[in-house]
Amino acid sequence: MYGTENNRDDSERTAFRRSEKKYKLYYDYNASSKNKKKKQPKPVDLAEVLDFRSILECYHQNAVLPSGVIVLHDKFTSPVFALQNRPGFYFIPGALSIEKQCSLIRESLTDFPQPPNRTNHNALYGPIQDVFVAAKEGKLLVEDNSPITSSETYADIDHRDDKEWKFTTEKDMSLRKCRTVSASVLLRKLRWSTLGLQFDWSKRNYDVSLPHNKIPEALCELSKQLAKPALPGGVEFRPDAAIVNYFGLGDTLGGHLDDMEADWSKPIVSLSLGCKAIFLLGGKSREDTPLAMFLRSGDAVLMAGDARECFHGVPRIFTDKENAEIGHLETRLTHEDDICFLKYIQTSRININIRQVF
Ligand SMILES: O=C(O)CCC(=O)C(=O)O
Ligand SMILES: [Fe+2]
Repeated sequence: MYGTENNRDDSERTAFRRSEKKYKLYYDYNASSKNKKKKQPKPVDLAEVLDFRSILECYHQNAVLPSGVIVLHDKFTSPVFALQNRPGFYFIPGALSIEKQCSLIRESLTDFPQPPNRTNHNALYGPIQDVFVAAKEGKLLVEDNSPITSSETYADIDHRDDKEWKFTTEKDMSLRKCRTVSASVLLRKLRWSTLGLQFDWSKRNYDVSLPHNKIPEALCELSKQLAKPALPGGVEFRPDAAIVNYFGLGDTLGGHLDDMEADWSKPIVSLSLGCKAIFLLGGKSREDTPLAMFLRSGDAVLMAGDARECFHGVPRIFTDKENAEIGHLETRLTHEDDICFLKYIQTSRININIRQVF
């Protein structure tokens, strides 16, 4: 699924790699007045990035759409766009209301990473509860009864599912020499959580023996509704797993295929929340030059049929005010209970992709 090419040195080996490199965040180091090096993002040429928001505007004004872009259903509340040369790929700009975006952001940070759902932190710390609340309260995760030995480093520790880690306040543990990590660091390093059937990244497959909850009902219903344009009439989408990806500045998702599901005629329903990103949709070979497009908060993408065999990835997210395009979230997440969610999402992107596994 998320395998990358073997030779990591050769970043220009394929057309897909070249596009990733074109859009990825790099820094220029300029000497500032005090002669200290100051880093600034390298400018990137966005002229070739497909923008479905302006395509939607064209459509509403009855203007001509860019060549190769077609409208599929205009009976849906949001028009659905498809691409002539990428059958099975659908883009629904602004598919989610602002309210829905806010509630999915809250859930992605509170409920979705809760056990038995697994996250990237399981391997090191075992199941941990309430990371978001602990970060808000400035807590530390501490390993019970396990003082650091002088010769041990974090690199020595691999699988920690058997160890007991608990959140505590800094005061509680001032007298003990324990391994600790702050909850805010854990939150910043949260990269994925899995809902419903749990995906096992080491075996690259779903592990049906792992304890799991069903996908939350509201997310299930939402994905069934959104999946419709990608399915023949009367065929139902049965979501049973989802992967939530969390991106901070500089985080990327390398080119990959999602090929561990049994029936590729069923779509992957992929929702974008928070900062704007660039999505690359390649072809069936990494040698095919990918198409770049913006993904904004509230957009939905469907990949079914042939498009399931197309390499895709996210080489860039934009967290600066001008490019993030999250003004609508900033005006909605103003209640004091929402400030922490706003702070997180101002520098992050969340993607929820929902799948039918069998
Ligand atoms: O973040 C995205 O928009 C794409 C995510 C994706 O392709 C995946 O998780 O398989
Ligand atoms: Fe994917």
